[in-house]
Amino acid sequence: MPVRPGIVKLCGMRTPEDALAAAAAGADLIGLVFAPSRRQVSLSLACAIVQELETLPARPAVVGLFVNAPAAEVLRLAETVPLDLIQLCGDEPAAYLDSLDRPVLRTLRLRPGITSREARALATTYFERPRPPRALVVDAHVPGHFGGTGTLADWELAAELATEFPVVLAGGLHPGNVAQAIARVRPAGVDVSSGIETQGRKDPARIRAFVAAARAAFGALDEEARDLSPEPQPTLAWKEEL
Ligand SMILES: O=C(O)c1ccccc1NCC(=O)[C@H](O)[C@H](O)COP(=O)(O)O
Repeated sequence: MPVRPGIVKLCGMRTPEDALAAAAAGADLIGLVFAPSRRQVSLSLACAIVQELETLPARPAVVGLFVNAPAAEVLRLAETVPLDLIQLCGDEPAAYLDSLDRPVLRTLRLRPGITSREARALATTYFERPRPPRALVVDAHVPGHFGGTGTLADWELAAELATEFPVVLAGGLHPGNVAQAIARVRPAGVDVSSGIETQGRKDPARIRAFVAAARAAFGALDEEARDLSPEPQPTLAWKEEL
């Protein structure tokens, strides 16, 4: 069976029903927030969500999101829930990655005024580690927040980073702009939270619309890439490793 191009991560699941809707829509990854947020889940709720997903013949991988938590706590939660991947969304230094035993997504919130050179240098610090992240989640920078703000990231800068690193584009995406974002940034994946909500709750219709729009746009990129080169694309290899 051909591997579908592009990663689609749906974040901030708070109920088993949210997660089942994400799985039914065909999400590759779902995110559970363990940091202070209106989307924060307890350990018991996270376990209940994963147990529900385990009843499916095939399920999305589960990502736990953390902000400046002690590594021992992250590892304990990752083992107990269990989590397939860990997303670091805070100010964790690059060396923090070395202490984790599962695949990591590293969030990069692009502060206003950061130059392309600075952003690339910062990204490089993570990829020089013995255990580099699977991808950078490139997100908007909103002071006092670590994610889930519904604010657009800098697509120009994200596009530059995506030529060098595996980038999952996040920040202010929704069913109406995700195709344009994919065409412009050409990321390895996309990530959404606010844009699949209605009145603060995950909305199954928006979830379906987002995944369908993202799949169509990644499909178009894949066609284009296949026309240019018959070789498998690096983003697909990365996806197969998840
Ligand atoms: O979503 C949250 O509430 C959150 C809280 C604390 C740290 C990270 C958080 N989310 C990180 C994500 O990966 C979101 O999916 C990403 O920021 C995109 O969010 P949005 O702009 O709302 O689509």
